[in-house]
Amino acid sequence: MYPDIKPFETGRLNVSDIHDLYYELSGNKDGTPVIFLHGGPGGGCDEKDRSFFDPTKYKIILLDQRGSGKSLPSASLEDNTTWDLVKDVERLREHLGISTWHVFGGSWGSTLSLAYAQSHPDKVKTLVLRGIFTLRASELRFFYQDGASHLFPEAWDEYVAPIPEAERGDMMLAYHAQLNSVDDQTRIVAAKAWAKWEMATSKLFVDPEYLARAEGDEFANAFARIENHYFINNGFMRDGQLLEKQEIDKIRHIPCVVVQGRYDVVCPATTAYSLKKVWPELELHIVPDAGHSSREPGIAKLLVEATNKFADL
Ligand SMILES: CNCC(=O)c1nnc(C(C)(C)C)o1
Repeated sequence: MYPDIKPFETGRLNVSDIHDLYYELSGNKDGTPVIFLHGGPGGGCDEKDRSFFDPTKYKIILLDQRGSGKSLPSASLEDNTTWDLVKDVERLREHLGISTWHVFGGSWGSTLSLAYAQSHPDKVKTLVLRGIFTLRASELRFFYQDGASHLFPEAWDEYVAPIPEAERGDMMLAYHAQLNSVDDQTRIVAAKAWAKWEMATSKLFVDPEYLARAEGDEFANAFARIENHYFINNGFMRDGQLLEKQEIDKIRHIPCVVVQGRYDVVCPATTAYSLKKVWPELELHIVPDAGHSSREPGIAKLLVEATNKFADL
């Protein structure tokens, strides 16, 4: 990955009666523009997200989605849907005076990248996607109800701990009640347990630094509340919508690289493979020794190779 850099410009974009979004620009002021779409939803951008791009070639645009990161109000679920975020990405593009741009997203960021590209195919120059996530019921069930739990039993025990036994038959629904409780303590305990489940399972080798992110009140609250809100609502999409032939045919002409960890238990490889089957032109790399995180060495290397390849398109 490229060395750490700082933004040359930051800004805020008012996109609704309540939502005020933070964005930043870094790299080359006259470079080819790329929009980075973070995961979660609710995860917010990290300064190291700038390092996937050659700063001499790209104008790197990081956006904190509604309720995420530095965008305000933090953790707000009001007017917060996939299609609101798609509109926000377009608002930002127009605000910045950009005609077309590269789009980069991992996990939920890959979901939003696909939803945005299928809504505005003429605005997308290329797509670099990681850890494909399309919010199908099967994907959500595997990670939040019965699947990843078999591979990380210790972390699973911590994840179910806040939920009464009688409610464990529908973990997402049970967490929805606690994440939206009137009691602050109930909310933050649930948020940290939800976030820790994901941080504990995102890398092939559990990373204590990554785990520590789940202990941050503001991050955990936004990440857990917004993720759960989207998942309870199936991403505000038809099941499998992003993989439908009619939707994929809108974007098959766009150069696309997908990087997927073989041992990604958060967004298992089956979804990336399903995407490849409906979109044979895309370039799919399955990294044999990686989990979910974009920071896994094998994943980061291929992501940078992809952005280097696309920089001159
Ligand atoms: C099910 N959510 C997966 C996702 O989008 C995601 N996983 N980790 C992240 C952060 C890196 C933003 C914490 O996002």
